[in-house]
Amino acid sequence: MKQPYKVLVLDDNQDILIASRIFLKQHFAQIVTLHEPALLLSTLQQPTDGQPFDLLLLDMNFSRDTQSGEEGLFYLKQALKAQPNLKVVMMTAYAALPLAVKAMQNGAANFIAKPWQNEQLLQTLQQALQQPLHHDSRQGAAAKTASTSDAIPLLGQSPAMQQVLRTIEKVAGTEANVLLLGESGTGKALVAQAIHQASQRSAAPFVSVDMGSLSSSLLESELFGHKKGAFTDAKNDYAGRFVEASGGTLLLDELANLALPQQAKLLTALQNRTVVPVGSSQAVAVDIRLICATNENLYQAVTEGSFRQDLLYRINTVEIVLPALRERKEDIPLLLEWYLQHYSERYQRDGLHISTADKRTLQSYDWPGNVRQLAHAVERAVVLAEGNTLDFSHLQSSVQNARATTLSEQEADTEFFLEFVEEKTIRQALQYYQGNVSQAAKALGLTRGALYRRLEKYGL
Ligand SMILES: Nc1ncnc2c1ncn2[C@@H]1O[C@H](COP(=O)(O)OP(=O)(O)OP(=O)(O)O)[C@@H](O)[C@H]1O
Repeated sequence: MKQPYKVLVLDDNQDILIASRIFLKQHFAQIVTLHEPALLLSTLQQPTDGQPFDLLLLDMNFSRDTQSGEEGLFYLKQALKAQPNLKVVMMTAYAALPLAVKAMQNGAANFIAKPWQNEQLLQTLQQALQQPLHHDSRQGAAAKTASTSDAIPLLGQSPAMQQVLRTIEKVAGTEANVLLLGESGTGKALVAQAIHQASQRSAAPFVSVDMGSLSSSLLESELFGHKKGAFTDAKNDYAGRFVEASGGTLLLDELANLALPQQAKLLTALQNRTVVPVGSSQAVAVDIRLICATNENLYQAVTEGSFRQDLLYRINTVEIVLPALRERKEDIPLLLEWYLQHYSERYQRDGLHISTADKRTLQSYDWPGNVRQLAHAVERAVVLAEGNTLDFSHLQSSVQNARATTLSEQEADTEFFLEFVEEKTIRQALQYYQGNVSQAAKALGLTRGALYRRLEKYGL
């Protein structure tokens, strides 16, 4: 069955227009092709049937300016200004990856490299159509939730990530409980937000609770609320996170940390769809979509008796396993490029780039801390950059050292690597800010206290 979307394709190459029309009209209700970019605005603003377009497939390079992609960016901005809720997918050559990333930062929903496989094109467009709006420039979406304005898109072109994105699409429109599994830093929290944004509940709150950071005694009142006077510090009534998330989505992060007595209470709340605040006997009805996340093996925890099997079966209606970055190394160039531009903008550093040799090394590295580690490595390199080429030498030497080390356990390797990088980065930050701890802490994303603790740890 055709999907009820209206798609506009803009390219100055007639062959592309014909090929895309023939293929896409089998899948979408209406396809309009446009050869002349100067007509883009009027086509969007005055569609012949009065119905707005849902998606624009836009070439990045027109013949007058075949290399820079600037024309593509210009038309992208123009289209989004005219119609902020339009989904735009850019067409580009693979070599133009940095440009594609720039386009996404300017509000494009996705990009596809030419020449494409038809199935891949279809998936990219479908994914874009399902995607929540995520960029500042898209004013129409800005009001949806506070977090959408500077949200990080879920990047990944690898088959493993495409599979994850397809599952997100399928599950978002349902009320199914979702269990997110995967190593730390693989994007579980990001996926939870993407599911919320693409769901019917996106106008209601997305509430996240880090179960690992709360003591057992606090956890119950945090989740279910409390009545004034229920315990010494309960100075007022508190609704709790379940009630706060009512109508929306509740993410229970680091779920494996939940002790058995609290697991029983959580199960009761999920079964009854009610919570009983601490110090009250009155059950309060709640309407939430539950997403749980953990980097522990819950199945093993069940075997060991530290996690309830009945609770696991209640929360794992749909399971999504996030692949480790080392299992999808083909995504590393895209992630490096995106974070380079992201942090260049944040720290107002123009013209920075990563050398080809560094790109190769960074792509071959295993990234035990996954995308979070990669993002931090780029951020640090941007903050500390002296010339235009980012300096990853600290990473390179630690990669080599880590390889040469006799430590064979991955944990030992990770610890060694992270401490090495941390110490070196702190040294560089202090040097750069001439010993000013406040400025160095700010640049490193640490509080002054956290930086002082590390200075002590490394004897700096
Ligand atoms: N696919 C992705 N695209 C872009 N950025 C990503 C992606 N996955 C992760 N990140 C980045 O890595 C950071 C960590 O991601 P996130 O917090 O979602 O991981 P997590 O799996 O929930 O980690 P933890 O288990 O430690 O809580 C994010 O802030 C984001 O910057």
